[in-house]
Amino acid sequence: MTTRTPDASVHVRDLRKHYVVHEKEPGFLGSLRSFVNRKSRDVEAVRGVSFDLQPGEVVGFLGPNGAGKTTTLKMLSGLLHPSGGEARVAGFEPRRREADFLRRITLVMGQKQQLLWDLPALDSFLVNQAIYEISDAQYHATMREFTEVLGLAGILKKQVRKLSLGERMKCELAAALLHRPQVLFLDEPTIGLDVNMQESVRAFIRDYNERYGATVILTSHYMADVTALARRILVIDAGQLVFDGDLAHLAGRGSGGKRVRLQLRQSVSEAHLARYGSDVKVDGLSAELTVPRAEVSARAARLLADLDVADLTVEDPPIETVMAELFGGREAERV
Ligand SMILES: Nc1ncnc2c1ncn2[C@@H]1O[C@H](COP(=O)(O)OP(=O)(O)OP(=O)(O)O)[C@@H](O)[C@H]1O
Repeated sequence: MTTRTPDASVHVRDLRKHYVVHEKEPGFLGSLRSFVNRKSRDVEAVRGVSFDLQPGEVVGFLGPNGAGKTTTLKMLSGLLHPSGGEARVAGFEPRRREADFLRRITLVMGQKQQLLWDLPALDSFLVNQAIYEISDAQYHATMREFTEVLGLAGILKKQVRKLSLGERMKCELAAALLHRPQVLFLDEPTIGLDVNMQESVRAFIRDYNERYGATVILTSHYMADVTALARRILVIDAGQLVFDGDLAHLAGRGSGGKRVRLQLRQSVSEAHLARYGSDVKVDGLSAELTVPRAEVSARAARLLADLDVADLTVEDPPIETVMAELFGGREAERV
């Protein structure tokens, strides 16, 4: 049963963050020079971002390297003070880091760990139980649920440093969600995990969202995470929001056309199919090619007339391709 929370909303208005970066020339002389003549420059990491999330929404937060995703999530969880603008998360101002706010949110960073390295994960869970003042009844109920959904049995009593990356990440997630937060900031929660582990982390996030009606902002460079979990996508580039809308709409934004898949009755060479479109791939009697968006019907009609086609389907290009187009190819595989 889903427990809807009264306010798991997120409101962001014109949020900004600039960092002052001190520059130092290399070497000993460089250190001395920068000691007497310190040079610095401003990095505008987030430049006026605004959006609203309804309670229970799961949103994919995408953008190339250095776009400002982590900086935004850190501001929303109160780890960084904004240079300008406003944020309200679950009814609180994040920068104040009030105890009631911290009880309602969590920030999971796939690259960082909160579990105590030399102790079993169970010990870290007990520390979190004390920090968040979780009652014994809720602790045991949540542990039962997480153990089942994440398959934690058998790994909770092992020293964290002896766990595999995937096992550790499952424990990290369990520790971060033990207090049943209502707003989840998940920054690359599946990074480095194999496909099966990614799938079980995804299933866990989906289950948690459905069970508790939690709001989730997710960054990932595995598009499968985003397409499996989020319907709404925010795209940030160079600190500014460049897209806020439906995943399906984003998929349709690519200028590169649609992907036509063919099931043939007679084999055809790639060279021959190249007359009908670009980026042709042939594998036995299966083939696919990209055709210009405006000419899909005409090209499909020609393919059906000219070739012995058993089946023809038209799809939007993979989201990775759209991202590569949106960002001009730079860091496309990371988004
Ligand atoms: N502590 C810091 N001091 C100075 N500059 C920083 C700091 N943290 C981030 N930046 C800069 O701010 C910009 C945004 O960085 P941020 O980490 O938010 O991007 P990101 O979208 O999360 O990137 P990635 O996908 O690589 O994690 C980058 O130019 C980065 O170099």
